[in-house]
Formats: sequence, structure tokens, C-alpha cells
Amino acid sequence: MKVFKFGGASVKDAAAVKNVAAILERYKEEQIIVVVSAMGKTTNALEDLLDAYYHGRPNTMELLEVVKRFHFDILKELFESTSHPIFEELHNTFVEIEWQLEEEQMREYDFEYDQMVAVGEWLSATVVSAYLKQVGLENKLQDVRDIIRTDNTYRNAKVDWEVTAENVNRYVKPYFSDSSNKLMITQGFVGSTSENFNSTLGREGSDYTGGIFANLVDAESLTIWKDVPGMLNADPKWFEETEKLNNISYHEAVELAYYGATVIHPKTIKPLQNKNIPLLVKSFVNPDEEGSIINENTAKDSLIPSFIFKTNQILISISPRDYSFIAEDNLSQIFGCFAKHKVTVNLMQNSAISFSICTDNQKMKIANLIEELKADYKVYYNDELLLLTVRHYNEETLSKLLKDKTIYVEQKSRQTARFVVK
Ligand SMILES: Nc1ncnc2c1ncn2[C@@H]1O[C@H](COP(=O)(O)OP(=O)(O)O)[C@@H](O)[C@H]1O
Ligand SMILES: N[C@@H](CC(=O)OP(=O)(O)O)C(=O)O
Repeated sequence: MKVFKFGGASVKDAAAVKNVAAILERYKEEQIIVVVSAMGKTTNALEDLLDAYYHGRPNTMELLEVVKRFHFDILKELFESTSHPIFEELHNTFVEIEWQLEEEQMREYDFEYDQMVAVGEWLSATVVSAYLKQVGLENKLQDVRDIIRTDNTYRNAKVDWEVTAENVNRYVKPYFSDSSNKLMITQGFVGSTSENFNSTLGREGSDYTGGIFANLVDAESLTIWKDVPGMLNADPKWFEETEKLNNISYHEAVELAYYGATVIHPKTIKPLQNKNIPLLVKSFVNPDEEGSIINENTAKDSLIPSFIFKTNQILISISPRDYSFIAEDNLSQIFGCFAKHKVTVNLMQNSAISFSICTDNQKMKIANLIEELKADYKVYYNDELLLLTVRHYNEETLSKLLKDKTIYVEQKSRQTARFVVK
């Protein structure tokens, strides 16, 4: 059995959905679990909607209308008649969102977020499954909320592997035990709690869903279909000339993903590595091309420099008010504060009297964090920064890269150089 993951870009419009069908047609003799993300930028649109609803903004219903129109426009292109049951199904899903929006009693933001935002993946899976059936690719639409059980850390839920494995044994394996059943379509990114509420695995978490399924069905491979030819040594949105990394070890891939190569979610690798399942990154534009293969083999790791850029960074420097040293009890309090505000540290550095961290500048979270830190510390920050990581760096590439940049922090290990710059 194989697992395929199609991200938002691969189902961003009707033509893209047709292309997914064309790719699956090539594999129609094989048994495949297909994990899909929300269509195009739907997750961002649902985030905006949730934000408007939560803060009682007057444009809430307009924002819902945008998401609705986007999906119905795709449906009209994919299905000849509006009497196809999919129109009714999507309509009902949107009615459920409207009910949620009419609800006055709200729980905490992260809970409401998962109830709303998870809908994007359900819409996408429903549409893809119905379209595949229409073109003769029979499949089972499997709601992932009946499979992936998580705790209730909303927006960054932890998977309960035991219950999830039982669910896979109950709902997934029996379907595929009939060799005439070839395709199962399910949602990425989403899970559900023991109380049956939606949870999500963290932004861009559909790759991870692919990894979870691959692990639990002992898949022969997980393929992530992308708009790029494979994993490259830099994001082509930033660099004109990039090179494809043909063979990458799990170790190298996890390092690149951790530093911010957004082509793979960093959590995806571990469930694959545990069962030695290869991860293929392939182009949905040119499906015949080889792509990248990620497995345990370290011998073929490319040593050419790889570049990772993280934009919209903020560097926060924290120091005791009385110029005393930053000691372990300060660090423990500071990290407690990061954990409480769910702020992820991208890079950190300490000196005798100050401790600095570089993190994504998520405005609301950071404002609350700084406010709390200011009760006990002096806090300074610089924003609109860039975090540059160069894996397998050499001095020549670094001097080219850093030309005309002001360096705020510099860190080098044997393999990796990192800079916070403006
Ligand atoms: N090292 C890299 N190699 C290839 N693509 C990368 C890399 N780093 C970042 N990217 C970006 O990742 C994008 C694909 O990821 P994404 O847009 O999240 O896809 P999807 O929505 O299908 O999950 C590419 O278009 C590319 O701009
Ligand atoms: N739709 C979710 C999950 C995801 O993984 O999406 P994509 O595969 O398009 O990166 C997000 O945008 O975060």
C-alpha cells in the first residue's frame, strides 16, 4: 500500500483537482490512501473568518461568503449539474459553520480555531472524493476524525498512537483487505479528541498525517506531491538557481525541515524513520520525473550548501532589571513564559546579562509574551528581521549571502551557519 499527500497547491482549483485524478489514474492498480489538505489558501481564509468572528467584527459573514463562493465555483467547474449530491453536502457543511458563527457562547480561541479551521480539509476531501468517483475512480471517503485521536492541545494536538492504531485496524485495514478496493480519501491536518471535538496538528500538518498513516499501515512509501520537482537546496521563490537534492537521509531532511524548509513538515519524518518507510517528494506538474527520495541512506547526502529563509522574525532580548546575571532560575521562568504563550523559539543566544530569542512575529502572541516578561525584566526587540540558515556552508556563499545585510546574531556549528539579519 502507498500513501499520497496532496497539499493545498495541488487542489487549488478545478484544473488542479482534475490533475490529481490524472495522477491517481496512473496508479489505479495500486491501493492508496490519499491525504488531502484544504484547497488553495482556504486555511488562511478560515483563520481570517475565525478571527473576525472571535472579535465580533462586522465583516464575518462576508468572509464566510468568500470561502463559500471559492468552493462552489470549483464545484461548478468539476460537476456538470448542480443537482449532483455534492452541492447539497457542501451546502450542509456551510450551514454548520453558520450555526457556529451564530453561537454566542465562545470557548478559548484555540478551541474555536480547531472547530472552524478543520472544516477546510473536510470540504476538500469531500470534493476530491466525489470528483474521483465521477471520473470512475471508486474510493471511500474516510473522515480522519474517526481515525486520528489526539489530546486536547488545540492547534498543536498530540497524537494518541494507541487509539489511532486501533482505529486504523478497525476502519482502514478491513477496507483494503478486499483487494478490489483501491482508494481511500481522507483529510490531513485534522484529528479529534476523546470528546469528539476537532483538533489540528499544527499549520502545514497534513504531511504529518501522511506520515502517521504510512506508519500505521506499514506503507511501502509516502509520496508528497508538490509544485516543485522535489526537495531543492533552496526555496525557488527566493533563489533563481536551485538544485534538486535527489537522495536525502532522514537525518538531513529533518534538519532542513526543522530550520524552516517548508517543503516538508518536520514532524513527518519520525513516523517514517521508525518503520524505515521512504518519503518521496514529487512534482504534480511532471509526475514522470524522479523527484527526491528520503530514506535512511546517508551515503548519498548532498554536501552542496542549502539555504533556508524565515521571514517576519522578531528578536527579543531579555535582561534582569538590576544588571544581575541571567541565571538558571531566570531561564526557567522565561521558558515557562514561552511555553505558556505557545511561542516557538527559532534561535536563542545568551550573554552574561541578557538572553535573546528569535521567533516568528505572530503579533498577538508576541505582544502578550512581551507584556508578561516586562513585569520582571527589561525587554527590547527588533522586528522585520530575516532568519537565514545555511546548511553545509562555505565562506564564499556566506559572504555573497550576507552582502548588504546588517547582522544581529550569528551562530555557526560545523555543518550549519545561522544569521538573524535585516
Ligand atoms: N527546500 C525547498 N525545496 C523545494 N521547495 C521549497 C523548499 N523550501 C521551501 N519550498 C517551497 O515549498 C513550496 C511547496 O510547499 P507548499 O506551498 O506548502 O505546498 P502544499 O500547499 O502543496 O503543501 C514550494 O512551492 C516552494 O516555494
Ligand atoms: N491546510 C493546512 C494543512 C496543510 O498541511 O496544508 P498544506 O499541505 O497546503 O501545506 C495548512 O494550510 O496549514
